[in-house]
Amino acid sequence: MNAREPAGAVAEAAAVLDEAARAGVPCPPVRHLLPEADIEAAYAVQRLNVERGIAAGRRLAGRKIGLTSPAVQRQLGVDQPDFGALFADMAVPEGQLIAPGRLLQPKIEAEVALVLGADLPHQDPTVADLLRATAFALPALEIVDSRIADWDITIVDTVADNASCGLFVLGGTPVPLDRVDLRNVRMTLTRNGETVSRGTGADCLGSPLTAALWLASTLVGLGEPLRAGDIVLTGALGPMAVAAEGDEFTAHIEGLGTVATAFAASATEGTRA
Ligand SMILES: C=C/C=C(\O)C(=O)O
Repeated sequence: MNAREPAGAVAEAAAVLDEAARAGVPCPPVRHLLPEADIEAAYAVQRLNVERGIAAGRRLAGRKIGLTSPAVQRQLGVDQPDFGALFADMAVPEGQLIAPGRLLQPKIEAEVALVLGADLPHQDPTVADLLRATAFALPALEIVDSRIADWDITIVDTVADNASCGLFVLGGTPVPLDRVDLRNVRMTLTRNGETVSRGTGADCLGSPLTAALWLASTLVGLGEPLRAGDIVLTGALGPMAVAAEGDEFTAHIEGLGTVATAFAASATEGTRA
């Protein structure tokens, strides 16, 4: 454990991550700045940078859940989910290229997004509460990114680093939850036409609904419940795939449809012809 008082260590870790994001230069792991394996301290770091974003005028649009798939948990050597904040400026519309310099070390995951039509203030929300509160589901791509060099992360690093969230892309056709069995959906993700990831709804903590319930209940415990209008990225359905300049990705999730994105081959971001 670090000799500094925890509040100082939290502020220092938050400043290091914020500077890495601003400068576009990855930083060393922040776990060495925090008490060992202290996930609460890591969430305190995340909160400081979320508050910094809100103070700078960014709009909170929802939350992401991470580390839900056994494949991703194995990739990162962890055994529990986590969450991070989604800001509106992290949403990339379909058809808009992602400029190369916008992210540091992007990887991509296919997920189910839920968009809430009502608040979820219950301490122990049930599936019925969640189904009633969800306006619709969408297929989604989360482009994860790490401000920490070479993705050298533990759970403490990724939690502190806003659950390694980068950008996200939502499909454009909303599907009500009485039309799709989220536990049994099958997902395929292609990169430049080749399959790079597969999974099912059950691979996301048993079901994307189970993951969303974990988040809803965790946030109620923190006094920041999910609200009507929030987007919830429920977590990867399969392993994440590395993304590079010029790559095009399409995810198909049975019952939800398709969502696609592409990384520009040059330093220009724009709309595809
Ligand atoms: C490091 C990020 C992991 C996720 O976003 C995920 O598992 O969904």
